[in-house]
Amino acid sequence: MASTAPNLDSFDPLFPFRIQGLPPTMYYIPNFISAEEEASILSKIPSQRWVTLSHRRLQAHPSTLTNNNTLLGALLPSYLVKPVVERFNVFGVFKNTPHKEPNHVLINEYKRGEGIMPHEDGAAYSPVVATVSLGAPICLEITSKPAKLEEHRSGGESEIQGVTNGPSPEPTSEYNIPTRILQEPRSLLITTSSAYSDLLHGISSIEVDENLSPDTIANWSLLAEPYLFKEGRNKRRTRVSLTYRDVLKVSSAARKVLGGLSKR
Ligand SMILES: O=C(O)CCC(=O)C(=O)O
Ligand SMILES: [Fe+2]
Repeated sequence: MASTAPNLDSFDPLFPFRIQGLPPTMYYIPNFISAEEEASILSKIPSQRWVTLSHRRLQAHPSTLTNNNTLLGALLPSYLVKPVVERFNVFGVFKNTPHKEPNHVLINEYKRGEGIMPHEDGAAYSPVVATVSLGAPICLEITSKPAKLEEHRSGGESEIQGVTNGPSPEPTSEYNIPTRILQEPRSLLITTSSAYSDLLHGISSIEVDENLSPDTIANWSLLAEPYLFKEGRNKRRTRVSLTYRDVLKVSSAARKVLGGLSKR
Protein backbone atom coordinates (compact mmCIF):
# COMPACT_ATOMS: atom_id res chain seq x y z
CA MET A 1 0.00 0.00 0.00
CA ALA A 2 1.32 3.43 -0.92
CA SER A 3 2.25 5.55 2.05
CA THR A 4 0.81 9.04 2.32
CA ALA A 5 3.37 10.15 4.88
CA PRO A 6 5.76 12.90 3.67
CA ASN A 7 9.14 11.55 2.64
CA LEU A 8 11.39 13.21 5.20
CA ASP A 9 14.49 11.73 3.59
CA SER A 10 14.10 14.10 0.67
CA PHE A 11 13.61 17.21 2.80
CA ASP A 12 16.21 19.80 1.86
CA PRO A 13 17.22 21.77 4.98
CA LEU A 14 18.23 24.69 2.74
CA PHE A 15 14.83 24.99 1.08
CA PRO A 16 13.35 27.56 3.52
CA PHE A 17 16.35 29.82 2.91
CA ARG A 18 16.10 30.12 -0.91
CA ILE A 19 16.25 33.68 -2.20
CA GLN A 20 13.30 34.19 -4.53
CA GLY A 21 13.54 35.89 -7.92
CA LEU A 22 17.09 34.74 -8.73
CA PRO A 23 18.34 31.95 -11.00
CA PRO A 24 19.03 28.64 -9.20
CA THR A 25 20.14 28.95 -6.57
CA MET A 26 21.14 31.30 -3.80
CA TYR A 27 20.34 30.80 -0.11
CA TYR A 28 20.52 33.26 2.77
CA ILE A 29 20.62 31.98 6.36
CA PRO A 30 20.48 34.75 8.99
CA ASN A 31 22.26 34.18 12.31
CA PHE A 32 24.18 31.19 10.99
CA ILE A 33 26.69 31.80 13.78
CA SER A 34 26.23 33.41 17.19
CA ALA A 35 27.67 36.76 18.32
CA GLU A 36 30.19 34.87 20.51
CA GLU A 37 31.31 32.73 17.58
CA GLU A 38 31.61 35.84 15.41
CA ALA A 39 33.80 37.61 18.01
CA SER A 40 35.94 34.52 18.43
CA ILE A 41 36.59 34.12 14.69
CA LEU A 42 37.39 37.84 14.30
CA SER A 43 39.89 37.65 17.16
CA LYS A 44 41.74 34.74 15.51
CA ILE A 45 42.27 36.18 12.02
CA PRO A 46 46.05 36.64 11.89
CA SER A 47 46.97 40.30 11.49
CA GLN A 48 50.27 39.54 9.71
CA ARG A 49 48.64 37.63 6.83
CA TRP A 50 46.76 40.53 5.17
CA VAL A 51 47.58 41.48 1.59
CA THR A 52 46.44 45.05 0.93
CA LEU A 53 44.66 45.67 -2.39
CA SER A 54 43.38 49.00 -3.70
CA HIS A 55 39.89 48.79 -2.19
CA ARG A 56 40.06 46.05 0.45
CA ARG A 57 42.48 43.68 2.13
CA LEU A 58 42.59 39.95 1.70
CA GLN A 59 44.09 36.72 3.03
CA ALA A 60 43.91 33.15 1.70
CA HIS A 61 43.87 29.95 3.76
CA PRO A 62 45.58 27.55 3.77
CA SER A 63 47.41 29.43 0.94
CA THR A 64 46.88 31.18 -2.39
CA LEU A 65 46.32 28.96 -5.42
CA THR A 66 49.25 28.30 -7.77
CA ASN A 67 49.32 29.85 -11.26
CA ASN A 68 47.41 26.90 -12.69
CA ASN A 69 44.72 27.13 -10.02
CA THR A 70 46.02 24.27 -7.90
CA LEU A 71 45.76 24.20 -4.15
CA LEU A 72 48.72 22.84 -2.25
CA GLY A 73 46.82 20.48 0.00
CA ALA A 74 46.89 21.48 3.65
CA LEU A 75 44.38 21.68 6.47
CA LEU A 76 42.33 24.81 7.09
CA PRO A 77 43.09 26.48 10.44
CA SER A 78 40.75 25.16 13.11
CA TYR A 79 39.09 28.54 13.84
CA LEU A 80 37.76 28.45 10.25
CA VAL A 81 36.53 24.86 10.59
CA LYS A 82 34.79 24.88 13.94
CA PRO A 83 31.91 25.72 14.10
CA VAL A 84 31.36 26.89 10.50
CA VAL A 85 32.32 23.84 8.41
CA GLU A 86 30.67 21.50 10.90
CA ARG A 87 27.44 23.46 10.46
CA PHE A 88 27.79 23.34 6.64
CA ASN A 89 27.59 19.57 6.96
CA VAL A 90 24.27 19.80 8.81
CA PHE A 91 22.84 21.80 5.89
CA GLY A 92 24.61 19.68 3.23
CA VAL A 93 26.18 22.81 1.70
CA PHE A 94 29.10 21.01 0.01
CA LYS A 95 27.53 17.56 -0.27
CA ASN A 96 27.69 17.59 -4.09
CA THR A 97 31.22 18.98 -4.53
CA PRO A 98 34.20 16.70 -5.32
CA HIS A 99 35.78 16.88 -1.86
CA LYS A 100 32.41 17.15 -0.02
CA GLU A 101 33.75 20.00 2.05
CA PRO A 102 35.55 23.30 1.56
CA ASN A 103 39.34 23.24 1.27
CA HIS A 104 39.96 26.95 0.75
CA VAL A 105 38.85 30.19 2.44
CA LEU A 106 39.40 33.75 1.28
CA ILE A 107 39.03 36.38 3.99
CA ASN A 108 38.15 39.87 2.72
CA GLU A 109 37.98 43.01 4.82
CA TYR A 110 36.16 46.13 3.63
CA LYS A 111 36.42 49.39 5.52
CA ARG A 112 33.74 52.06 5.04
CA GLY A 113 33.81 53.16 1.39
CA GLU A 114 35.59 50.02 0.14
CA GLY A 115 34.30 47.29 -2.19
CA ILE A 116 35.06 44.75 -4.90
CA MET A 117 34.46 45.10 -8.65
CA PRO A 118 31.74 42.97 -10.25
CA HIS A 119 33.26 39.58 -11.05
CA GLU A 120 32.65 35.85 -11.19
CA ASP A 121 34.52 33.35 -9.04
CA GLY A 122 35.46 31.15 -11.98
CA ALA A 123 36.32 27.58 -12.84
CA ALA A 124 39.05 26.87 -10.27
CA TYR A 125 36.31 26.02 -7.80
CA SER A 126 33.34 23.70 -7.73
CA PRO A 127 30.29 25.98 -8.28
CA VAL A 128 29.42 26.48 -4.63
CA VAL A 129 30.60 29.41 -2.55
CA ALA A 130 29.52 29.90 1.04
CA THR A 131 30.06 33.36 2.53
CA VAL A 132 29.99 34.05 6.26
CA SER A 133 29.69 37.78 7.05
CA LEU A 134 31.24 39.30 10.16
CA GLY A 135 31.25 42.70 11.82
CA ALA A 136 28.70 44.80 9.91
CA PRO A 137 26.07 44.68 7.14
CA ILE A 138 26.90 45.29 3.47
CA CYS A 139 25.05 45.05 0.14
CA LEU A 140 26.23 42.58 -2.48
CA GLU A 141 25.22 43.62 -6.00
CA ILE A 142 24.10 40.91 -8.38
CA THR A 143 24.23 41.56 -12.12
CA SER A 144 24.13 39.55 -15.34
CA LYS A 145 27.28 38.79 -17.28
CA PRO A 146 27.60 41.11 -20.28
CA ALA A 147 27.66 38.05 -22.59
CA LYS A 148 24.33 36.89 -21.19
CA LEU A 149 22.96 40.40 -21.65
CA GLU A 150 24.07 40.27 -25.24
CA GLU A 151 22.53 36.85 -25.84
CA HIS A 152 19.26 37.95 -24.34
CA ARG A 153 18.98 41.37 -25.89
CA SER A 154 20.41 41.09 -29.33
CA GLY A 155 18.88 38.09 -31.10
CA GLY A 156 21.14 39.14 -33.95
CA GLU A 157 20.42 42.82 -33.51
CA SER A 158 23.03 45.53 -33.42
CA GLU A 159 24.52 47.50 -30.56
CA ILE A 160 23.81 46.54 -26.99
CA GLN A 161 23.20 49.53 -24.81
CA GLY A 162 24.69 49.49 -21.37
CA VAL A 163 27.24 46.73 -21.84
CA THR A 164 30.22 49.02 -21.76
CA ASN A 165 28.70 51.32 -19.14
CA GLY A 166 27.92 48.53 -16.73
CA PRO A 167 24.81 46.44 -16.35
CA SER A 168 21.43 47.67 -17.49
CA PRO A 169 18.99 48.76 -14.77
CA GLU A 170 16.20 46.86 -16.55
CA PRO A 171 15.46 43.25 -15.66
CA THR A 172 17.23 41.08 -18.23
CA SER A 173 15.15 37.91 -17.93
CA GLU A 174 12.32 36.43 -15.93
CA TYR A 175 14.54 37.01 -12.89
CA ASN A 176 14.80 40.28 -10.97
CA ILE A 177 18.33 41.16 -11.98
CA PRO A 178 20.13 43.43 -11.26
CA THR A 179 19.36 43.21 -7.57
CA ARG A 180 21.09 43.42 -4.22
CA ILE A 181 21.52 40.99 -1.33
CA LEU A 182 21.87 42.57 2.09
CA GLN A 183 24.36 40.50 4.08
CA GLU A 184 23.93 40.92 7.81
CA PRO A 185 26.74 40.08 10.21
CA ARG A 186 26.68 36.39 11.26
CA SER A 187 24.71 35.40 8.15
CA LEU A 188 25.57 32.77 5.56
CA LEU A 189 25.05 33.33 1.82
CA ILE A 190 25.33 30.30 -0.46
CA THR A 191 25.68 30.69 -4.23
CA THR A 192 25.35 27.56 -6.38
CA SER A 193 24.85 26.25 -9.93
CA SER A 194 23.72 28.83 -12.51
CA ALA A 195 23.70 31.65 -9.97
CA TYR A 196 27.41 30.85 -9.57
CA SER A 197 28.20 30.53 -13.27
CA ASP A 198 25.87 33.05 -14.97
CA LEU A 199 25.88 36.04 -12.62
CA LEU A 200 28.40 38.60 -11.47
CA HIS A 201 28.69 39.83 -7.90
CA GLY A 202 30.36 42.91 -6.50
CA ILE A 203 30.28 45.47 -3.70
CA SER A 204 30.16 49.20 -4.48
CA SER A 205 32.88 51.34 -2.96
CA ILE A 206 30.41 53.61 -1.17
CA GLU A 207 29.99 54.81 2.42
CA VAL A 208 26.23 54.22 2.69
CA ASP A 209 23.98 51.57 1.11
CA GLU A 210 20.79 53.44 0.21
CA ASN A 211 17.25 52.77 -0.96
CA LEU A 212 16.97 49.55 1.04
CA SER A 213 13.46 48.09 0.94
CA PRO A 214 11.56 44.86 0.26
CA ASP A 215 11.41 45.94 -3.40
CA THR A 216 15.13 46.51 -3.85
CA ILE A 217 16.68 43.80 -1.65
CA ALA A 218 16.19 40.22 -2.87
CA ASN A 219 16.57 38.60 0.56
CA TRP A 220 14.52 41.17 2.56
CA SER A 221 12.02 38.56 3.79
CA LEU A 222 14.88 36.42 5.16
CA LEU A 223 16.63 39.20 7.12
CA ALA A 224 17.09 38.74 10.88
CA GLU A 225 16.78 42.44 11.68
CA PRO A 226 15.03 44.32 8.84
CA TYR A 227 13.97 47.06 11.31
CA LEU A 228 17.60 48.21 11.48
CA PHE A 229 17.19 49.41 7.88
CA LYS A 230 13.77 51.02 8.17
CA GLU A 231 15.22 54.38 7.14
CA GLY A 232 16.34 52.61 3.96
CA ARG A 233 20.01 53.18 4.77
CA ASN A 234 23.01 51.22 5.97
CA LYS A 235 25.97 53.34 6.98
CA ARG A 236 28.89 51.04 6.34
CA ARG A 237 31.27 49.91 9.07
CA THR A 238 34.18 47.49 8.71
CA ARG A 239 32.88 44.20 7.40
CA VAL A 240 34.83 40.95 7.05
CA SER A 241 33.76 38.03 4.88
CA LEU A 242 34.89 34.42 4.91
CA THR A 243 34.30 32.80 1.51
CA TYR A 244 34.49 29.02 1.65
CA ARG A 245 35.10 27.06 -1.55
CA ASP A 246 36.09 23.62 -2.84
CA VAL A 247 39.14 23.98 -5.12
CA LEU A 248 38.95 21.29 -7.81
CA LYS A 249 42.69 20.67 -8.30
CA VAL A 250 44.59 19.75 -5.15
CA SER A 251 48.25 18.82 -5.15
CA SER A 252 49.24 16.26 -2.58
CA ALA A 253 52.97 17.09 -2.96
CA ALA A 254 53.05 19.03 0.29
CA ARG A 255 51.33 16.17 2.10
CA LYS A 256 53.77 13.65 0.65
CA VAL A 257 56.73 15.63 1.94
CA LEU A 258 55.20 15.87 5.39
CA GLY A 259 54.13 12.21 5.30
CA GLY A 260 57.66 11.17 4.25
CA LEU A 261 59.18 13.11 7.09
CA SER A 262 56.82 11.66 9.66
CA LYS A 263 57.81 8.07 8.70
CA ARG A 264 61.29 8.57 10.06
O1 LIG B 1 33.01 39.79 0.50
C1 LIG B 1 32.17 39.22 -0.18
O2 LIG B 1 31.03 38.96 0.23
C2 LIG B 1 32.49 38.84 -1.60
C3 LIG B 1 33.90 38.41 -1.78
C4 LIG B 1 34.12 37.84 -3.13
O3 LIG B 1 33.33 37.99 -4.01
C5 LIG B 1 35.32 37.04 -3.41
O4 LIG B 1 36.21 36.94 -2.55
O5 LIG B 1 35.40 36.46 -4.51
FE1 LIG C 1 33.65 36.59 -5.59
